[in-house]
Amino acid sequence: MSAGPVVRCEGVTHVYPDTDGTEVVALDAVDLEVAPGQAVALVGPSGSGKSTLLTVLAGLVRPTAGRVSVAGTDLGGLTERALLGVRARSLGIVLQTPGRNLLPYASARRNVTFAQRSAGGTRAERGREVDGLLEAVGLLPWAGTAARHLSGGQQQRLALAVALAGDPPLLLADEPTSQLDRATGEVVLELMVRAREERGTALVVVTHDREVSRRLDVEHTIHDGRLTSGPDRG
Ligand SMILES: Nc1ncnc2c1ncn2[C@@H]1O[C@H](COP(=O)(O)OP(=O)(O)OP(=O)(O)O)[C@@H](O)[C@H]1O
Repeated sequence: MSAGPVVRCEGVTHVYPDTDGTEVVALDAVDLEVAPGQAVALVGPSGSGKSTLLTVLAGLVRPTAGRVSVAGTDLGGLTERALLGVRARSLGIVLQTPGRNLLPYASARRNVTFAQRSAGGTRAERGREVDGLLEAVGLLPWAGTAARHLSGGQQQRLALAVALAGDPPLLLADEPTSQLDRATGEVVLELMVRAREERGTALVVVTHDREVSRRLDVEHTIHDGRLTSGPDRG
């Protein structure tokens, strides 16, 4: 990984065409830098552009204008295949629709095993790491259950275990606690914060939850696609 920022956005603008011929400016000249290991909260009213920014960082949406680089790679101009490579190497992603990142017919354990990136350690050690992640998100009792048979909240937690199994330098999470009760939300938040402390994973977390935001280093607010930054608490 490069020694520079793990995320750099310069003048990122995204305009969605609307069905009636008008346009929606979802992101308006956004500049953002995230340092390795930094934990960033993205907050703002509904429809302000938070999810759009996250999907742009994930390389799932190509911005209309501006530059985005992730882990030192400029995403502009990359082929879909090259973007897949960046996602596989550098990103853990937990979207609002967690099912999108899961293999629906595979068990929870298989989903996490499949996402393990490092080939280090013995098979038994790797198995213990998978079970440790499943336990951390409270899913060990469901290890053998197919992902499609898990509830929305369970799928959200499995998506986090899958995202962290690859030991990515950057975790992107869209409302990761929204479908969870307070106690389970706390477990998920703890897991993200621990990944950051123990593995140096940078976090970019879209959240409405003040408790989540309070635990991260810096809060950026988006209003009508424009980003403003709060003080760094890190
Ligand atoms: N695929 C799309 N096509 C057209 N407009 C879109 C699309 N996705 C989002 N938008 C519009 O772009 C703007 C930003 O949406 P976005 O989902 O990024 O906001 P958000 O801050 O994540 O909202 P929420 O908190 O409700 O999830 C909104 O006006 C939304 O209606």
